[in-house]
Amino acid sequence: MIQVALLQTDIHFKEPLRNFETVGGLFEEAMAARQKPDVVILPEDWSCGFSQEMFHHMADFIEPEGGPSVSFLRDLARRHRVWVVGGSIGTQFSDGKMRNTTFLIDREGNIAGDYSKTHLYSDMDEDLPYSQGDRNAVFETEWGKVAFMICYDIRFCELSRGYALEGAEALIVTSNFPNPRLNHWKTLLTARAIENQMFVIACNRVGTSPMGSYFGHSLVIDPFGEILAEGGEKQEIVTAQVDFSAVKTIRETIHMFRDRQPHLYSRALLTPNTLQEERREALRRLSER
Ligand SMILES: NC(=O)CCC(=O)C(=O)O
Repeated sequence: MIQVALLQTDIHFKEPLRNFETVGGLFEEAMAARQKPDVVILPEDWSCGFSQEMFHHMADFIEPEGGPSVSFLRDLARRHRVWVVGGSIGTQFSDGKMRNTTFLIDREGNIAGDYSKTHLYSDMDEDLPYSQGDRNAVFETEWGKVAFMICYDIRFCELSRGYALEGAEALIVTSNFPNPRLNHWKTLLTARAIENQMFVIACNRVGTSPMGSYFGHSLVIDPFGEILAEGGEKQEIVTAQVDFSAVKTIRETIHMFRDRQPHLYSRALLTPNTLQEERREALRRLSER
């Protein structure tokens, strides 16, 4: 059984120092609770916000590997001896590529893994500066096997099914999911939990950015699809106890993984996405102008 704390923060666009202060304050509050968390989770782009403007001016937002945001979180993890899922941080890696990346930090402050957003939100031009992540790993922790999604990723059930087949017991989601799509948020996350028989632990932000406003409603959903905790629409810490043995219980009750028929599923799932090829071609032509 572990205790999770989701910091549902109000992110101030382009104001990292102010956001560090908010996260630092909420972190102390979470750690002072009677039930100390084992893992603290932050929203997507917790240190600077998410908007189209950002994707056209990345120099103002991007951090190098080991930059100030991840160093700040590693220090908090080490000081409080707690795991941290570092929301996401726009990071330029040593291969020169920029990615929207979540860092998993252990109790000693070491980076135990990272996940870069697979599905970039092209309707907001997120795919202009960023490269998609291509290492969709499941990570073994002292509390269970976990995998990650970032915001828009939750619309793509194939990714979470792959994680479940690789043994993930919990899907941790970090988000800037905006109004008016609360219905999508709750429905998609609940579906991901039920269809994969795993926990979904999803941290969303509140407040506003140039892109719009955010409804919060961070969620902890068990593998039966029951909501264990849900945030409101204000800045707050959402907590829940997560008992990973529930995954075994549901998987031994309804044998979905035994009954799958992958050879009968559409071959279209594996054929290349031609719409994406078209988008890449259009962007290439634009860059040549
Ligand atoms: N930050 C995001 O990926 C936004 C995604 C979104 O608005 C949606 O899926 O709806």
